[in-house]
Amino acid sequence: MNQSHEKNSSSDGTSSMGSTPIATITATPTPTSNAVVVATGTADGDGESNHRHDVSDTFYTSQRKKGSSHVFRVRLDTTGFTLQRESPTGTTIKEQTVKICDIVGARCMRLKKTRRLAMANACACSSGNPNSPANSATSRSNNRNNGATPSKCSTASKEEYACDGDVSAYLYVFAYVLKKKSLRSELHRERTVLTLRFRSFDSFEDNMREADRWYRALRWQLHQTLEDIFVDRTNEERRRRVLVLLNPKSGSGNGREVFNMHVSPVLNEAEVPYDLYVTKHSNFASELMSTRRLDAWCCVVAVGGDGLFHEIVNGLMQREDWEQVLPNIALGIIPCGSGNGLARSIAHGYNEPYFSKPVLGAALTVISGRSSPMDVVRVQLKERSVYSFLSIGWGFISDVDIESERLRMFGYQRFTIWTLYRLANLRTYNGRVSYLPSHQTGQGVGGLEGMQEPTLRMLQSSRSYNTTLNKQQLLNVPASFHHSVECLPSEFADVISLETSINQSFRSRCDSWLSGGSRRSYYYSISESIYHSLADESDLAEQSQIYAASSYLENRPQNFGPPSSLPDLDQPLSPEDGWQVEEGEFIMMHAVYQTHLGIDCHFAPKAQMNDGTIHLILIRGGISRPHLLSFLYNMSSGTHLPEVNNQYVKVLPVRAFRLEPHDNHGIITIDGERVEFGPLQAEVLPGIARVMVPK
Ligand SMILES: Nc1ncnc2c1ncn2[C@@H]1O[C@H](COP(=O)(O)OP(=O)(O)OP(=O)(O)O)[C@@H](O)[C@H]1O
Repeated sequence: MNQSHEKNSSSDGTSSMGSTPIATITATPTPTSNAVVVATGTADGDGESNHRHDVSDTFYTSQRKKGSSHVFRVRLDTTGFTLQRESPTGTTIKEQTVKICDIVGARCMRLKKTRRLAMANACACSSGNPNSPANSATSRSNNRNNGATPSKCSTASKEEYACDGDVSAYLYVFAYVLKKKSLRSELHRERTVLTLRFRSFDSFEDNMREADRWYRALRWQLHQTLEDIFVDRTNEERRRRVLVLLNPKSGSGNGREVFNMHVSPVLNEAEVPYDLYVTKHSNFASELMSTRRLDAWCCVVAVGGDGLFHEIVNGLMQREDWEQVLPNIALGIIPCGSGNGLARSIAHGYNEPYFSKPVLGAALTVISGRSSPMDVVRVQLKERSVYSFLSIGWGFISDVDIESERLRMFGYQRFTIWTLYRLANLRTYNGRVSYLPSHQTGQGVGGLEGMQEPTLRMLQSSRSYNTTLNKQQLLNVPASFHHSVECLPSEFADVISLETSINQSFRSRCDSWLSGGSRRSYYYSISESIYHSLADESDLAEQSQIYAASSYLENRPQNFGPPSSLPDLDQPLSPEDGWQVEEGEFIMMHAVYQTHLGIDCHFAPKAQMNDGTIHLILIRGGISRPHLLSFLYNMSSGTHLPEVNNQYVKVLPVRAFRLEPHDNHGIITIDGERVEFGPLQAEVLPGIARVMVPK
């Protein structure tokens, strides 16, 4: 192989096994097989404008057993990668597809043996995106050497890449495909790496150019699946940055490890640039959301529980420009808390498997580039207002939620243990619940743009509550953050090692396909430095953080949002306006607007993220313990609610309600967080936020 050869295409775009060899792709087909696929072919990106980004080629497989081989037609288009196995007569025997919706990204690289070199020069195949992991690796390495930051990468010279004479280029395609371990088991997502080896040219640069062509075609296809807000308008090939907020105290306190091991690798594979902040104290996230410029980010991801997400929503609603920000920033969650109601509800709503790998599913949701409008409920308390995305509770469930905090070390099991305890020591509460039944018309249409005209007009003005905020104080928060895009090339080594079975003698200069189906996922943690949060900058900064946090609480920030359509909390409600009342002794009231309150609590099966409805569930005093136990037991399957309301259990779809407890003590929670006890009223604001959803 002394000279480069031009690609040899037949005029109809097909290829012939006997023609002059062209490029080489080598692969072991998807995980079930160890076959090696080697094929001759012509890349025939056809000229039609509709399909100008499609690429295809003919390949052959060479089985590990000597002598047997198969011809494949491989195509990349809007549906993904399609592999058609052809018989010697040209008829299709078998077809496999790796769907575009399951593919997260790809990388071009060189062989394992030059891993270190390849790391430093991984940009050889990159698109020039300075945020891409490949480029950041290069950039770091260059910075170390000469302090210069390359603005663009180019294919490196052959000398730089000298590698035992192998001039192949590889394209690794990362996909997470739905699989079942057995007929009875649940679907789950499994990481699959398709490895394409390009070796038909006798120079690495030419092979890499070919690999890069497929890489770019794939990126183009992937970008077609993204909603506008996720794409950098100044460069259609780039994704916008993600802001990640991580609560190290959520759940059992392993958020950092979870992010490092399971989220960061997926973001890197998808070439999604992100900035990570680790929260230092309660209200850190809401301060950050309410005071920072957010236009650099397309979305905010909470790595934590529902409490952290609650802070993010409320921080956004403390911004004067909430109306501009909300439609342009999608919110996501990686479940690391103890309840995780929102993450479970999102997965449920989109039939995405949850239980086997909840964090992986959520990470894939974050990179999906899709979002949906989500209802937010404004809750008016005596002294302030709060925004809520999950639930408002009074009585039994709130008692369990808060009182079981002392059992935090048991993780999700704390709820079960305390439920049994509270059942044995049952409490009742007196009060009045007034509500406005929900209209079904004009609801669930979604988003600000989808709202009815009168509502839209209301949203154009905003009303503020409470004290004046000393914004300057909050803006003093240091502005440093850490770009955490990292390259993890060593994980590819395992896949490349599958390449040893290539039958070199079959054809030394023809395209071949190697789908190195690998369930091996070696994730390497990224640098510790990314965990420096704002308060880590210096002791001084830490002190100023503490000061800022305490002054933040003293001067509780004002909220913005659409004007309320409800009377003030101390004003009477008139039946003439449609208000209905339930009064007396209650075991609990729980108002919910997501399907799940926790991973195992399918509380409002009929709820939808954007139905403009609060699902109000009341349990009256006098219910027998067995009846209550059965209600609580069936919550996990969502079969606890009666078809028709009975004297003890009532399910009321409402658009607003008011709770007036007659006792002077008890627990009230909003999104699982305890708030001051007393009267409150709530109204739904249909679809005013955007939440990230699976593809
Ligand atoms: N660094 C921190 N230290 C202490 N508390 C924090 C920190 N960051 C956030 N918090 C607070 O921790 C509370 C709980 O956090 P989070 O919701 O993430 O976890 P969780 O309570 O375990 O999960 P869930 O709400 O799903 O049950 C939130 O109210 C948040 O304000």
